[in-house]
Amino acid sequence: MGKDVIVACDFAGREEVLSFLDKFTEEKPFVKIGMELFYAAGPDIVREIKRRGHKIFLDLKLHDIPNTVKKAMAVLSGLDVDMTNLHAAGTQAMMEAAIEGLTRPDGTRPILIAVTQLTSTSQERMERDILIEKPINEVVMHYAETAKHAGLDGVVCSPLEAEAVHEACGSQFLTVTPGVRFAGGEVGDQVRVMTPEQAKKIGSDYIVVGRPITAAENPVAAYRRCVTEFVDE
Ligand SMILES: O=c1ccn([C@@H]2O[C@H](COP(=O)(O)O)[C@@H](O)[C@H]2O)c(=O)[nH]1
Repeated sequence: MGKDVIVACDFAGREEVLSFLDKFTEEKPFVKIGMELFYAAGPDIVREIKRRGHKIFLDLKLHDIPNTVKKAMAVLSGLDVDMTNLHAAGTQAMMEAAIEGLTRPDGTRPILIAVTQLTSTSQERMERDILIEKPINEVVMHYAETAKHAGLDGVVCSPLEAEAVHEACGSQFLTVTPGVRFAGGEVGDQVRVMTPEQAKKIGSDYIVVGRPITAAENPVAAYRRCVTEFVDE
C-alpha cells in the first residue's frame, strides 16, 4: 500500500455518512469508521460502504483481556475491512490473541495496527492522569516495538513520531497518523499535530483526517488539498 489519506467519517448515522460520501463523485476516499458511526449503524454500514468501493479502516480500538479480544476480532474478520486496530496498552499477549482471532481460515487477515498514545494526549496529561512518567516519545516507541514483536503491521501515532517509529521498527512498519490539521486550522481536542505536508516530509504512511474535511464548507476540496499536500509528488 502507498501513501494515502484516510477520511475519519465520524457521523451520527447511515444517512449522514452516505450523503457525505455522495459528494465524492470523482474519487473513492479510504474511509475510517469509528465508534460513533459503528455503534449507531452497526456492521451493515461497513458492508454498504465497502460495496460502494471504498477501502475501510474500522477504528474500534479494542482493549480487553486476550480471550475477549481474540473472539471479537474473529467476528470483525468476517466484515472484510482493510484495516482495524486495538490499544497497545492491552499488552503483547492481547495483541497476539488479536492476530489469532483476526486471521481467517485461508490465512488472510486485514492490516492490524496498535494505538500507542492517543494524539489528544499531552506529556502533562499522560503523567498526571495515567501516571506514566516517561517522555511521550519513549512511550510511543515502546508500544510500537511491543506491537512489532506481537506481529502487528504498524501503529497509530502522531505524525510527530512517524520517523522515529520507522527508525526503530523498520520502513515497512506502518505509521497511521491522526492529529492532522491544515496550517493555521482549528486544532480542537488534538494535541500532537502536524500539517499534511509536514506529515509527508516526516514519513507518515497514512494520514487520518476528520473534521478538517467533514466540517469544511467544501469537503471534496479539503480532501483534495490533503491529497495534494500529502500524496502528490
Ligand atoms: O490517537 C488517535 C487515534 C485515533 N484518532 C481518531 O482519528 C480521527 C481524527 O479526527 P479529527 O477530526 O481529524 O481530529 C478521529 O476519528 C479519532 O477517533 C485520533 O484522533 N487519535
